[in-house]
Amino acid sequence: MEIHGYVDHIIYHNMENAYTVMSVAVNGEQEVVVGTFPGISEGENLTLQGEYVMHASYGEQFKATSYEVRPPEDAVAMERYLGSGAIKGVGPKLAARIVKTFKGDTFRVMEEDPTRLSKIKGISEKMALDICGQIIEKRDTREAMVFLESYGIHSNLAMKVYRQYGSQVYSVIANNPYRMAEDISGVGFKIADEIASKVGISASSEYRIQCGVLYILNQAACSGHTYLPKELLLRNTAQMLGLDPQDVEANLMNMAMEKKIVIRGREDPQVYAGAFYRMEEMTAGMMLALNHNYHVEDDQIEAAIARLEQGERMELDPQQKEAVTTAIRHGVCLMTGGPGTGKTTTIRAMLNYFLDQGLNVQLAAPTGRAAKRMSEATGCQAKTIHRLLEVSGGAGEEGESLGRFERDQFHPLEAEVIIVDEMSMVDISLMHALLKAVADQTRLILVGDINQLPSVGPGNVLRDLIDSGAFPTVRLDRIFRQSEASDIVVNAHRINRGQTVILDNKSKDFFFLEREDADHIISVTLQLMRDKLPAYVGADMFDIQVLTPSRKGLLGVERLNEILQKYLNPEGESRREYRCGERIFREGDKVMQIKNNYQMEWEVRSEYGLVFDRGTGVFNGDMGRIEEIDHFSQSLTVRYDEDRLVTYPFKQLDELELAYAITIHKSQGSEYPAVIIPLLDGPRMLLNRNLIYTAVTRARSCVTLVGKEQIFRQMCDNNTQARRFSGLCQRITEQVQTQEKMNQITRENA
Ligand SMILES: Nc1ncnc2c1ncn2[C@@H]1O[C@H](COP(=O)(O)OP(=O)(O)OP(=O)(O)O)[C@@H](O)[C@H]1O
Repeated sequence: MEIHGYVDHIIYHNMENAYTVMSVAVNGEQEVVVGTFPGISEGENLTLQGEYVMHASYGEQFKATSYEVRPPEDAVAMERYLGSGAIKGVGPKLAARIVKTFKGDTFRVMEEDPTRLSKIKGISEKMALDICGQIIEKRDTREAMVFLESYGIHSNLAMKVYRQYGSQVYSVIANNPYRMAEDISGVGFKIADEIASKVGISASSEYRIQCGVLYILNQAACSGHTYLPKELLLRNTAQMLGLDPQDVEANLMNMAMEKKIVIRGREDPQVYAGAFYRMEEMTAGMMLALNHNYHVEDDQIEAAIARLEQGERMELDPQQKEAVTTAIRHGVCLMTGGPGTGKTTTIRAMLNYFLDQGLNVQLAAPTGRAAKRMSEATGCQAKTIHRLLEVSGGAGEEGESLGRFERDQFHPLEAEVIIVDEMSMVDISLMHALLKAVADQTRLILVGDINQLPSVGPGNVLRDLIDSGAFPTVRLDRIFRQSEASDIVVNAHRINRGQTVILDNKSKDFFFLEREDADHIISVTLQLMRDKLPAYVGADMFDIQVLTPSRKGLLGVERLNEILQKYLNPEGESRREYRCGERIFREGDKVMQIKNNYQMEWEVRSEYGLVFDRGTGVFNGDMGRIEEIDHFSQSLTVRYDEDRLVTYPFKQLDELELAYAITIHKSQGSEYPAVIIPLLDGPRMLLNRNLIYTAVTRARSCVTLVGKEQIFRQMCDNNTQARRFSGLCQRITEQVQTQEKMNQITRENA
């Protein structure tokens, strides 16, 4: 059916997909209309096709399937549209004067006759031209938006596309929509390809193939690879495009010539997206350049270690001494070890040595939580790597999705020693950015556990650095914390070594509760969170963390969070809430920021509400609780660690997620007083030793596994780690060999 009316007010508008809920005046009655309305403004005059439906919570509403916008016809609608803020410089009063003067002819005059418009009191000629320009621009934009919408490109993205190409948008879509995938973040191969097929571009067009190759490389990067073996790349691309691998291969040379990709090696060629290759090359070069030797006498080191041991009131183990010595004598020192093997103690010893020497030492870790732990353990301030590099927002170079850093080769860090913990989480982009800011002669000490999951981002930096054999490396493998009878540590090492973990529940900190199905697992989880664990570990219910292998499924993050929210932070009169599409955010909810946002402002207030610290930057993985939801200002405030308050406009809530449960991947680098790990079924590739090891080692005081023992056993036995295609180790080896050849030539010529 068809109805006519004008938009009285917009109740909800999703900027990403243009889904809108609005109140429309139809024959003097207010009707709730829902549907997809890109760039809609209040006061607009609509003809809507669709049907009335009954919504369980909101009652009757008109669900629009299509619509047409016409200039507002009646005076009220015109006034409302012009005064809604849609036209800059025109407020409600001016809108009323304009409509009163031109009546039904208002829009024609505004588009075609700025001179007449300027006759109105309060409108200069310049302003009249500006208003006229805006009306035309709005019309053109809307036409472009409707055009893009017809190809499935929605509101925000459509705006980006239109801003990039302006009136060229029609020819880009018609001739090479794949250009958009290169020019505009947010348009990927899939969108471009769908459009291309609608406009009838040939399936074997070179644009399509090249875009497909970059897409597959990009997908590979999302799975952690910096390159793909050529055969695999050809196979995957050909399969996706429905073409022959030879058709794809024919394009690779051109792409390499245009520097879009880099192909390395003859026998089993590696194909990189250009940016990742350059990052690996430079990382290898910069690491090797830092790898100096420093001459310090043995007795000097021994004396220093004796002093450190006195300070720590313990004797350092031979491996720990070796680590300290290595850090003193070399520009680069790598140290790896599992939980409780004395990494932090050794970091402290190194730190104290360098501080005693009067050197400027900086401590850093990849996440806020890891940095906080490092600060607590050392008594010295540790920063996130982003903060250390003084992230300033804006776009990074070479496709780095890191933001821009103030610290780089032109403005390096002033530190003489930099110690980075939790290195397993650092990906190639961050490592590259860090190294650029490390001055020559600065010592770099990198610490981590190579048995943790590798970084979420591409690369396998810590492992590659160690595997290259080019840098002094110390492995700590004596477990100290065992003496404190921590089964978490003992079992983590057993898991790592492939030994059987005893699940007899005689432990004080490692429990297993057998449950066969998802609903029982969830009800036990709830009981543990609400009744048992908080008192047992002396923590707040909201600090107990559920760590689950996957996002989807019966025990995936999404379902778990929905259920845990319902029971742990239920609906209530005292708690305001905001519905955002399918999701509900409620005051008191535990939430997590899911992307790096360098511009987001935070502030810390005193108990009287005075702001005494402020800054910018909220990072992927930061966790907090919703403090306040304010419907009037359409925003929600989250209290993060260190009492940082961050206010999110409702339209920015795609950066937040409920965090009662998070994936094990997301938990890297964090520690919680107690963790609950639900284990049911899942794909074999995902359920491996690495994953369960990482989950177990996140707990400080208590681990509870809930689910099928068989799955736990399978995970411990499954040592097949998904292979990461990362070439850093090879790049280092190549550069070492080249250097050796050069040295040999120099020697021969001398
Ligand atoms: N040489 C040593 N002699 C005796 N105890 C030690 C020694 N080194 C470390 N410890 C003790 O072992 C425990 C674990 O050490 P530490 O916190 O340094 O390990 P870690 O590898 O950083 O552990 P995690 O990764 O779990 O934080 C601490 O209680 C620490 O005091």
